[in-house]
Amino acid sequence: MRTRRSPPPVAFLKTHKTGSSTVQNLMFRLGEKENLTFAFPYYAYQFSYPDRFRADFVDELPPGSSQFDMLCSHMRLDLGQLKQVMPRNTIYITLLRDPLQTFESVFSYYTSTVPAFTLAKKAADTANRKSALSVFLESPESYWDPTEPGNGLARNPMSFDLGLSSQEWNASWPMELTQLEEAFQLVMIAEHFDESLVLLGALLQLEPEELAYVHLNVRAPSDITPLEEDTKARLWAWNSLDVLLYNLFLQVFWEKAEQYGLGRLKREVALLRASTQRLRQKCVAREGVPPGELEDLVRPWQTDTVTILGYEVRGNLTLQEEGLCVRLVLPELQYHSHLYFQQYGHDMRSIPTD
Ligand SMILES: Nc1ncnc2c1ncn2[C@@H]1O[C@H](COP(=O)(O)OS(=O)(=O)O)[C@@H](OP(=O)(O)O)[C@H]1O
Repeated sequence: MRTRRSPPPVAFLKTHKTGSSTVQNLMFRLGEKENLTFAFPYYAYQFSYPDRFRADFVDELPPGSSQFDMLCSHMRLDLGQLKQVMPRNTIYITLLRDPLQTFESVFSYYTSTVPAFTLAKKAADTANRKSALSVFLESPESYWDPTEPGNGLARNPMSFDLGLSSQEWNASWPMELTQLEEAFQLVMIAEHFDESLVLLGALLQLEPEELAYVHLNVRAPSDITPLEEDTKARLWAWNSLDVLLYNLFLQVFWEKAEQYGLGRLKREVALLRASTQRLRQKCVAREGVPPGELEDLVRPWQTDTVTILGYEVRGNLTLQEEGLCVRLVLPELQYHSHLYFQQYGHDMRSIPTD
C-alpha cells in the first residue's frame, strides 16, 4: 500500500452560507483519518463570533501535540492573530459564493438572530407584505444599526467574515484586499465547487476519494425566496463590497485554474465527480430528508425561519462502511462535538451566560 506524508497544516476560514459546512465536513473527515490536531474554539462551535478573532479564543493544545494542524470553525478573521495560532507553513483557504445567493441565504437563515432582519420581518408581518427580504431591501438603512454588533451579517457578510470593514468603502480596502490575496493560497468559489476542490486537493495532496462530499446545510426549496429583477438590483447595491470581493477572487480563481491547466482541471473534476457519485451511491439511502424524519445523530441544526434538510444513510452497511457514511452526512455540530471529545476527552464547554 502507498504511504504518503500528512497534509500540511490548514486554516479554512469558514464563511457564512457559502457551502462552508460541506468543506468543513471534508476537513473534519481528513483530520480525523490523519489523526490531526484541531484548533477548536474554547467555547462552543465558533470563535466568539462576531468578535474579531483573537488567539486566546482557541482552546489549548492537547497533551502530546506540538502544533495545531487544522482550523475550520466560524470566525471573523484577524490574520495577524490567526497566524499566532497556526504553524508557519499553514495553507490558508476560504470559500466565497455569489453575493446575491449568499445574502438571500443569510437573510432567511438568520431572520430571527440578526436584529436588522428581525425588524424588517416585523414590518413585513404587520404590513402583510410579500417577503421580509423585499421589505428589508426597500429601505435597509432604516432597519440597520451599524453599531449593533449582531448586525455584522446584515451587509456584505462575506467581507465581514474576512475581517474587512464591511459597512462602506474604506480607503484601506485595496491594501487589505491585497493582504488577503497574498495570505490565501486558495479562495474557492461555490459556483465552481468541484473545480475548487480539485485545486484544494492539489494543495493538500489529496486523492479524489478524499474529496468526495454531499451538499450539507441545504435549505428546503420552499424556503428560498425567488429574486425578482428589482430585488437583485437592490441586493447588488446593498452588498456592493461583497460583489467587489467576489469578482476579484473569481478572477484570481480562474488565474489559478489556468496555471493548473484547464484540460487537467476538467479531467480531474470528472474523476472527483465519479468518486463522489460512487460514495453517494454506497452511503445515501435518501437525500433532501426533512428534519422530522432524521435521527438525532444526522439531523442538522434548524432555525425557526428555515428548514434544513439532511440525509438518511443506507442500512445494509458493514460497521466500517457505516462509520464512513455517517461521517459523510454528519452535520457540523455533531461532528464538531465528536472530534472535540476525541481530542480532549471531555465535552465542549458552552458559552457562559453572564
Ligand atoms: N457543494 C456546494 N456547492 C454550493 N453550495 C452548497 C454546497 N454545499 C452546500 N451548499 C449551500 O450552502 C449553503 C449553506 O452554507 P454554509 O454551510 O456555509 O452555512 S453556515 O454558515 O455554516 O450555516 C446552503 O445554501 P442555501 O440552500 O441557499 O441556504 C447550501 O445549499
